[in-house]
Amino acid sequence: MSLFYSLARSGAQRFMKKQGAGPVLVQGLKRISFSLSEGDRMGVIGRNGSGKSTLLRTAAGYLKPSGGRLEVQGSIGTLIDLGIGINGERSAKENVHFTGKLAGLNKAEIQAFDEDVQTFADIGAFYHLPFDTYSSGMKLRILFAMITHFKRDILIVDEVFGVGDTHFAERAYERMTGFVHTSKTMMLATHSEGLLRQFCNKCMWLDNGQIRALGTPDEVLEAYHAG
Ligand SMILES: Nc1ncnc2c1ncn2[C@@H]1O[C@H](COP(=O)(O)OP(=O)(O)OP(=O)(O)O)[C@@H](O)[C@H]1O
Repeated sequence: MSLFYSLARSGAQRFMKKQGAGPVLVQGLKRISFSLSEGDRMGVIGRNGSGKSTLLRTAAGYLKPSGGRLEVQGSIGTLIDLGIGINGERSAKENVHFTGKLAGLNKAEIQAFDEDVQTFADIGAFYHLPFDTYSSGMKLRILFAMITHFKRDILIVDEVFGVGDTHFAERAYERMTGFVHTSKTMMLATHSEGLLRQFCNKCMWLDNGQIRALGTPDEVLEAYHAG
C-alpha cells in the first residue's frame, strides 16, 4: 500500500494576486511531491497559512489539485474539519447510526459502534441533541471517537486536538497510540513537537505552500528551528 502524491504545477501564484479587476488568486500549494508507504507516519509542520490543512484536505480528496497527480491506495479516515460528513441537524447518535449503515455494519455492529462512541466521547445528554448545538470540544470528542472506531489503512488528522480539554487529550493520545499501530499510514498536521516526536517517523516542513524540508522529525525540526 502506498500513498503517492505529486502536485507538480499550478496555475496561480502562491501569494495573493489581483489580476486587474478580476478575482484574487491564492495558491495553497506549489511543486509538492512525496510518497508514503505502509508504516509511514508523517507529521506536517509549518507556520500559520503555510498550506498544511490544504495539503491534508487534498490528500483526503476533499480538494482537487489544479495540476499534478494524486494516488492513494487504501481506506482513509480523516479528522480534518469538525463537521465534515456529519448532519448538523441530527444528534451524534443518529449520525453514528447513519454512518454505521453507510459503512455496511449489521445491527449488532452498529450497536457496538454507538456504545463505543457514546462511552468514549462522554458528552452526556448532548449525545442525543443536534450536533450543531455542540461546542468545538464536544464535536471533536464525537468525531475522534467515530473515526478511531474503524480500522483504516490511512489516517489523516489536522491539528484539532487543541480544542479538546486536558482530560480528553490524555485519553485521545492513548487511543491514538493504539490507532497508529493498527493504521498503516498517517499524515498529521501539527504545531506540537511532542505529538510529532510521539507519533511520526517522517516530517515535512511546509513554507509558503512549498516543501522546505522532508526527513525524520529530528532532521526537519532542526532545520525548522534554524529558520
Ligand atoms: N477556502 C480558501 N479560500 C481561499 N484561500 C484559502 C482557503 N483555505 C485556505 N486558504 C489560503 O491557503 C493558504 C494555506 O492555508 P492553510 O489553511 O492550508 O494553512 P495552514 O498551514 O493549515 O495554517 P494554520 O497553521 O493556520 O492552520 C493560506 O494563505 C490561506 O489563506
